[in-house]
Amino acid sequence: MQNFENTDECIDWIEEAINKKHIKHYEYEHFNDFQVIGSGAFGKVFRASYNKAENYFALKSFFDLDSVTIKGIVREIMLQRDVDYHDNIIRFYGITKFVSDNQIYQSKNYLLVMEYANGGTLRDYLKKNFNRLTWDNKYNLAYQLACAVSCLHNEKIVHRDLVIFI
Ligand SMILES: Nc1ncnc2c1ncn2[C@@H]1O[C@H](COP(=O)(O)OP(=O)(O)OP(=O)(O)O)[C@@H](O)[C@H]1O
Repeated sequence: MQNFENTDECIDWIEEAINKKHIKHYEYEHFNDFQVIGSGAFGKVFRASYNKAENYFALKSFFDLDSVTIKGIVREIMLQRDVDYHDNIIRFYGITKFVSDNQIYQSKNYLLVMEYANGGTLRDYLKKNFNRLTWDNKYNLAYQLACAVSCLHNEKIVHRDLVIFI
């Protein structure tokens, strides 16, 4: 995987990918109906719709565009693109960006536009439904999980922090 020395190189990489249309850019202003659905180490995750369409996207935001975060964003985009063909892995659709004005300076930030998993986490699903599941259902869930991990390993990716949505 490409290694970047500094923040500007990462931003240039993202901007070039957008300009050359290697990554789809979504207009931030066209998203509406925002709702927070989760929070990770790097930022909040929102559910939102685009251009008033009925389906939702998950928007992964970042608290701060510091050098660690921006490298993390580029890394995540590269990894997502490598595995974007697999049915058991959340789709990466593109990126959106916004510029916030706080009178003293302008700051830019990016959000990843992802498939929205409307079933919640596997952990929550199992909590609610475990007693109703047949062995076939359980086997199916385990099989899909193993297929997703196997896809990562085929692409030489080690997840290290598995969180599963269904
Ligand atoms: N595509 C998605 N669809 C639905 N909910 C999501 C999606 N992505 C993330 N979430 C929700 O947002 C939470 C945070 O996700 P995120 O990917 O930022 O962090 P994480 O991988 O769970 O944690 P960390 O950033 O600490 O590694 C998840 O636990 C989940 O509840």
